[in-house]
Amino acid sequence: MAVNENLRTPIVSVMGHVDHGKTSLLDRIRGSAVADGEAGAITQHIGATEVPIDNIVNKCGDPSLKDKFIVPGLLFIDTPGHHAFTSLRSRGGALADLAIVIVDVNEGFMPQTIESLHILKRFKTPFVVVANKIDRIHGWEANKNLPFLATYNKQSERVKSDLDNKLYELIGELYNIGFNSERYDRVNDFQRNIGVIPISAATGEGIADVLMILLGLAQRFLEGNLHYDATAPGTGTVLEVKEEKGLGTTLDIILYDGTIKKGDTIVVGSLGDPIQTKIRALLKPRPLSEIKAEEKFQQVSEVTAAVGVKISAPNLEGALAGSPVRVVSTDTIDAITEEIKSEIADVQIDTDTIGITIKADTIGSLEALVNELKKEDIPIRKANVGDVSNRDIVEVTAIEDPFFSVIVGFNVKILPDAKEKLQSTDVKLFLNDVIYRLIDDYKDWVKKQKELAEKEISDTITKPGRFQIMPDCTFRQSKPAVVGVKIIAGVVKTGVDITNADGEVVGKVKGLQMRGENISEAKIGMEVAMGIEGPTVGRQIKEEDTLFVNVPERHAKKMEHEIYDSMTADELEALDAFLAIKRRGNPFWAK
Ligand SMILES: Nc1nc2c(ncn2[C@@H]2O[C@H](COP(=O)(O)OP(=O)(O)OP(=O)(O)O)[C@@H](O)[C@H]2O)c(=O)[nH]1
Repeated sequence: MAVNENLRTPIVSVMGHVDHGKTSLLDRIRGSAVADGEAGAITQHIGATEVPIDNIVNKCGDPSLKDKFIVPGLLFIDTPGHHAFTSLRSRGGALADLAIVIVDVNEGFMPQTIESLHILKRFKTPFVVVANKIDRIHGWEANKNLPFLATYNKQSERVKSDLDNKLYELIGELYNIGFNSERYDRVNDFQRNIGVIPISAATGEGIADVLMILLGLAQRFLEGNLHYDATAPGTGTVLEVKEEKGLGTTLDIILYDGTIKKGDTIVVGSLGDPIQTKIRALLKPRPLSEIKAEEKFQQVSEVTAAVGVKISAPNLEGALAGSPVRVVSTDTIDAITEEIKSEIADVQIDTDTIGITIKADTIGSLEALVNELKKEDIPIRKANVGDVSNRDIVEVTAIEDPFFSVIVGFNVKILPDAKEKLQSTDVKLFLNDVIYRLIDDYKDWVKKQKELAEKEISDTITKPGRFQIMPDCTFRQSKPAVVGVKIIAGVVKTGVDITNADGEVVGKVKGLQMRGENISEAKIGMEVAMGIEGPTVGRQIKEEDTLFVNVPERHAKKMEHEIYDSMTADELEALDAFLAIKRRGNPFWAK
């Protein structure tokens, strides 16, 4: 076997928590490749680094390996810190063919990394977990650039078991997220088990293993996805929309199929109609050896997938990160423009008539956010890509329902004028770069607002109460009647009307006293003296009678429909008993 000319380079993304070592790993992959000298030198792309197969084979020190591999190398997307990698899309699903999830072996998975794992699962992207910073394990003897097992076998038993324990913790965490995993050298079937590769980006230990396992995954699981047609019109995904000095707005794209040439007409998605424009220049980084040159970039006349390249063209303002970019001809321009339009609209239009407003940095991340919100049954009125703008605030201000006068932004910032505007409105803004934190924050806020609203209602309505006149406790017969009562459920306040067990109003509570002190309300369990305006004891009311607070129908409805969840068990019991009495005569009372 040898490299198959019909297969393109697999695209690999690296994801992980801040400071767990993404940059160091990529530097190590790049740096050691450079140090390997001429054979298969790495190529720097825009937003990506290509490591050719020769280079990887050299690193592993076994030239015979070369015949085993049929992919031309690996293309690492290397703009770390760009959280959206996980959600970048291509026609077939995820843009990245493979992923490395890096985790600090001493710290374990962080929320954002767990979110990345969920997205990888959804897209069925093959990946490895790289357990970084093994050199930090107490007593670790570093062996620069050795493969993992070679360096592991040189460690003391205590260090080995320390590492094994840490790996088991990671494996346990992965299990909880729904992945079976094992240390990579113990995995027999990479389709069923995720390989965990211990490495040190600082010392280079285990790096060769990472490259080999990725190649293995590519060979085994991706062959079908990697077939491409070099003569086809180029198709890619926008990584970033960037202002460049002297060039204006440019697109950094990953081209994953076909060829793209200077002068080609392309279509790219935007918030409005897709942009149709003509490529003024295709740009790649200058090689390191020409670092003294004035310009950062050099022009190329064409590139073929898979490649990272910068496109300079007119009218690119408003292009969307994450959007498709496609080369078109006069025959295909209309159809492809429509396709791109509907691809973007799919994400944006699938919204409800009422709901919250959401923003995200790319189409893919917007889609991920929409998915998670739908799972929680949170309605979305409007979803689009970009920072929170003044216009967003103005639109949301017009929404009357305070629970939906809300903007939730994932991986975006608020523009300065919008920030100013926000201060003078009741619009609630949530920003975060972890989706589930955003959702939790929104849910917590809604809960708190509901509690406040319920409290407001409950302070203004007549709550239910059931009480009994105690025997031998008539202090005054009438005008007002004064009797000793025990509150059985709920609450009785001064001023409320009271009814008998037939629902007939028998009087009004004039005053309440406990141990000689006036009180304004009596709750369950309390025994108090009650002055009742209206009845005479022995006629309308008698000792041992059960009486009720006369809850107005409107209040009863509010309790049943709006604040039921916030009422106590005994209040509910009193309400139910009162409703039962009222509904004896009228089944629709307070319905
Ligand atoms: N001891 C040790 N330190 C490491 C290793 N890998 C990374 N570091 C250190 O950890 C810190 C963070 O590493 P980075 O590579 O910048 O982490 P990152 O994930 O790219 O961080 P962001 O770019 O901020 O997301 C740096 O100080 C590195 O020197 C390792 O294997 N061993």
